[in-house]
Amino acid sequence: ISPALKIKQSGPGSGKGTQCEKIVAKYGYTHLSSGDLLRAEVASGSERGKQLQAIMQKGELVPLDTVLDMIKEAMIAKADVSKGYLIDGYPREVKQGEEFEKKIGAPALLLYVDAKAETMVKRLMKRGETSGRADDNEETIKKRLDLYYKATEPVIAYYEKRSIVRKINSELPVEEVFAIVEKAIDELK
Ligand SMILES: Nc1ncnc2c1ncn2[C@@H]1O[C@H](COP(=O)(O)OP(=O)(O)O)[C@@H](O)[C@H]1O
Ligand SMILES: Nc1ncnc2c1ncn2[C@H]1C[C@H](O)[C@@H](COP(=O)(O)OP(=O)(O)O)O1
Ligand SMILES: [Mg+2]
Repeated sequence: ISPALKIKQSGPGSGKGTQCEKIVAKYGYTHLSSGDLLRAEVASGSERGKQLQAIMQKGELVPLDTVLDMIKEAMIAKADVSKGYLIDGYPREVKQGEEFEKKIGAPALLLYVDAKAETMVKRLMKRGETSGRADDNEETIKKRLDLYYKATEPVIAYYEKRSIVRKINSELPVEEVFAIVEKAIDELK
């Protein structure tokens, strides 16, 4: 499997999904969102999906092996046609990063899509008006943010040692954020 491009799990509502969509449109990478993969499992109505739904509704992390297996399967399924992978929402804790390296490989770039907590809450509350997501409500958003600062932010320091982190100011309008993203990706080439 070729090296994965990663997009930092830079906090819920920071704009990862929005930027990933634009990256796919321009660069054609295979976008794999751990949240989307999990929500697809929930939508399937399987027993496992029901357990996942309960965890996600509480704003907690699902078991590491479940997520990593899903990502790996999805990567393998696209291995023949993929121009590279854009992984969104993973790793959410340092342990997930370590396991990814062991089972899949080392990422080439980590895009750290950064927004203030206040901005993330505002965007998620707005998204919640239409998303239908069980975790886009005030109580769960608060838990997701707490968990983000506790478990996910340390992931950045872990990758900074290898100089693959590019911090992207996601307070700006979508197009301006994307201009910074493009620069970070083009520097790789
Ligand atoms: N740069 C931006 N400026 C304003 N709103 C944004 C920006 N980026 C994303 N949003 C909005 O914020 C919400 C969360 O974005 P999303 O991409 O779903 O974030 P994430 O995948 O990180 O949770 C969406 O409703 C999106 O339209
Ligand atoms: N790598 C991961 N490890 C554990 N749980 C994960 C995970 N990625 C997603 N989840 C679960 C817990 C999250 O609160 C939920 C939604 O994830 P998401 O769609 O990536 O959220 P967002 O894009 O708003 O940051 O799915
Ligand atoms: Mg998302």
